[in-house]
Amino acid sequence: MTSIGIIGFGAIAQYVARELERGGLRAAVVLARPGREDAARAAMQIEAVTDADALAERADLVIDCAGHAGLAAHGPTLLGAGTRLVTLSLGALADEALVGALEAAARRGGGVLQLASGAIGALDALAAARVGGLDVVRYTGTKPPRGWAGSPAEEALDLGALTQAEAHFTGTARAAALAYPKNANVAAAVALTGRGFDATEVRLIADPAATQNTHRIEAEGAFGRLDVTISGHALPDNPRSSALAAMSAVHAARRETEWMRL
Ligand SMILES: NC(=O)C1=CN([C@@H]2O[C@H](COP(=O)(O)OP(=O)(O)OC[C@H]3O[C@@H](n4cnc5c(N)ncnc54)[C@H](OP(=O)(O)O)[C@@H]3O)[C@@H](O)[C@H]2O)C=CC1
Ligand SMILES: O=C([O-])CC(=O)C(=O)O
Repeated sequence: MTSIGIIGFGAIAQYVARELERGGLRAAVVLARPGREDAARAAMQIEAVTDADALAERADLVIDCAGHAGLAAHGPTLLGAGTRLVTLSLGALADEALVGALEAAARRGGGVLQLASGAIGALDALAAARVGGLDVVRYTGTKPPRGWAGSPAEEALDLGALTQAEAHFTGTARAAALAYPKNANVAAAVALTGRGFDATEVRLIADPAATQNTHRIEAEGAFGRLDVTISGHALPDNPRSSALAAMSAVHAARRETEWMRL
């Protein structure tokens, strides 16, 4: 039986642990930052460790729910130990040095980095369209102002006083992913699937009338035109994160354990 570990114990990690259990799988161990073991144990009701070597000893499938810092800190050790690692921290891959370290560790140790689709969909169509050539890929992310708390949107806009939708970022997916580690992983997913970090156009919008997190991909190329929008509910425990992102991590983990995969 696959032994599962989780990095982080926040809103997504707790959802993932609950849903795995409902589906007959169980996370056995959580990796927390040093000093946070008791909080992690209390939140997840499982064994807590604070270093990736200990996690790799106990788990052969790990789900990273700890954001960019979690993947950067623990990804190379886990991949170097041969672990299958599912991550939601796709924006961290805008850092080429980190990609180099992850790739070297995976090739050395035999680990595999599985990118969860996160809060967006239609990546299969975008990946197929890439084969024929893509001319334009644009991603627009819109959230209520509270969904941008703790991000550079707070410097660009007075989030509490907005009366209409306002863009607080326009630029490449690389710049978005690096500046918004908690909010632009979808931009990174679109970039990695389609035209890459530097050719993917991104707009991030705070909308006081929005009640959901909306993710739109527009793409044009030899295949034709794609325009997909997902309006996702936020997780109750974190308005920044969409429930679909947590669901996608569960799906990716379950997929790793099944004999027939979609
Ligand atoms: N791909 C996608 O579509 C999406 C991706 N995400 C990514 O998922 C991340 C988690 O989201 P969410 O659960 O809502 O966030 P939370 O803030 O609720 O939880 C983050 C958790 O990660 C832990 N953590 C942070 N750094 C480390 C580290 N170095 N080692 C171990 N644990 C660490 C935190 O612990 P502590 O409390 O001790 O800091 C906390 O338990 C987001 O930051 C974002 O990057 C989110 C939404 C969508
Ligand atoms: O959960 C979401 O809506 C998207 C998100 O935060 C991200 O792209 O990092």
